[in-house]
Amino acid sequence: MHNYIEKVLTKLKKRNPGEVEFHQAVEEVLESLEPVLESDSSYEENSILERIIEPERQIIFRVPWVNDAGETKVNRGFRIEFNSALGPYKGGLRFHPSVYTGIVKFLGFEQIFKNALTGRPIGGAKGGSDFDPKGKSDQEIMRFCQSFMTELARHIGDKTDVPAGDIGVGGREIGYLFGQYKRIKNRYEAGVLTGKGLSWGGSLARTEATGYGLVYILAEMFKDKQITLEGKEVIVSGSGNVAIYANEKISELGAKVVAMSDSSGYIYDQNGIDLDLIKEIKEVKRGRIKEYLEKYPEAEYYNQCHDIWTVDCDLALPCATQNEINLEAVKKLIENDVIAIAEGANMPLTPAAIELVQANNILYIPGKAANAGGVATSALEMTQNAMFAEWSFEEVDQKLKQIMINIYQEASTTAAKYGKKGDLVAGANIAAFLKVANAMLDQGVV
Ligand SMILES: NC(=O)C1=CN([C@@H]2O[C@H](COP(=O)(O)OP(=O)(O)OC[C@H]3O[C@@H](n4cnc5c(N)ncnc54)[C@H](OP(=O)(O)O)[C@@H]3O)[C@@H](O)[C@H]2O)C=CC1
Ligand SMILES: O=C(O)CCC(=O)C(=O)O
Repeated sequence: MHNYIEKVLTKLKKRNPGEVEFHQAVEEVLESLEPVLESDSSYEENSILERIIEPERQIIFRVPWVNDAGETKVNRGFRIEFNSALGPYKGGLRFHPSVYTGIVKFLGFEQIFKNALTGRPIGGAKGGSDFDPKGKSDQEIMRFCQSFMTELARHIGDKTDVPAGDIGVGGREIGYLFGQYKRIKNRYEAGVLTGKGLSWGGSLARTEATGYGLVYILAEMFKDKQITLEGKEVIVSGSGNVAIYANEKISELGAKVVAMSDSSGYIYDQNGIDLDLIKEIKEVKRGRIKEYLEKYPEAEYYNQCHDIWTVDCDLALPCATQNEINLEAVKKLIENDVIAIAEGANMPLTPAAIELVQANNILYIPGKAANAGGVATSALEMTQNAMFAEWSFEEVDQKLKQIMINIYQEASTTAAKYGKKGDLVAGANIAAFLKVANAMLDQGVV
């Protein structure tokens, strides 16, 4: 490993003890930058790595709220404004009990590079809370969101920092957050959040964008490799926003999704998953995936969500959470002759899993590239808000598709240029790093 990278990684672990997901995300990016650092010493001379791994601002705050039983609860809120070299901070909010600094920092760090790949002028950030939305009433969710925004409002703005959804934060939560922001600021600032409702500044196709974008980039890679999607059997983990719309688009293109999951378990339906039923269970009833069997008793349910990767498939689309595919899971996928893995989730493969995937020449698209369609469409939503415009579904979808094609091509050509032909991890990391690092050099020591 390049000395400079080694030095920075050692310091990172010392300065951020225990933040293992953050270490993992940084290590993956820095390791692929070796050819860049060797060919241009200005990044080391200007301490770009030290600066890029240090968030510009970290905000941690108390979120008190009252539950339906009248009890006062306290959660912790986070917003990590990581890098604004390319534009205002941009990235989602995650509400999940596992959220702590290490998770928010890994997500914020990834977001810098993903956002750069979209070609849109957006910096990187992430936020959230250890609040668990599961089992909470609408009133409890509203009170929590209002309390969260009461503090967050002072830190965000349409030209400063623009949050959106992630795990546990969808249209309902963005609505409550937006309502409270407007009330505090007495200002209708549509571009302060993305993922809004269509009648109050949202963009058509934002709901679908991450899942559709994942399939668009996969289709572009398949076109390049002359492989057809038609007839392929697919596993999509998760059954939230990304998973549902990845399933929708890949099914539309002729593939068959045979397994999906939630955090309690997974279902297998050899006839292909009935997506309308999944939408009803997850988007309307906010229920559990095993309810699928009430209508399809011949389908199978297993109560270990991570075992979904033992199902025989051609394509694996992890769309749930970080590190959901470990070495054992990848071995199973390889045994079952998987052709390609594309990451809808952020960092769903462990480093050992990635290594084995690459060693076996499995086609692999890392999350920074593969799931960038969501934030890219958020940037399109910001553009529409700034222009007081409303584009049609087809217009937004067309732009999304083109952005995903561009990302694939940029990652592939950059990989080849730096002697890593076919390695989209290196290609995506290097292409994104060059944009951010060069902007940082232009802007001086800030
Ligand atoms: N929404 C977006 O636009 C984008 C999202 N992403 C990433 O995609 C992934 C999914 O996000 P999204 O679909 O928005 O989130 P949702 O909250 O809509 O759905 C998350 C899904 O993943 C499952 N899940 C969550 N945590 C775990 C866990 N620890 N183990 C197993 N399953 C789990 C959930 O199951 P359950 O219901 O049981 O909790 C649910 O089915 C995340 O990694 C997110 O960061 C990336 C880019 C953009
Ligand atoms: O739409 C956005 O701003 C952020 C989406 C997101 O959180 C992500 O890309 O991981």
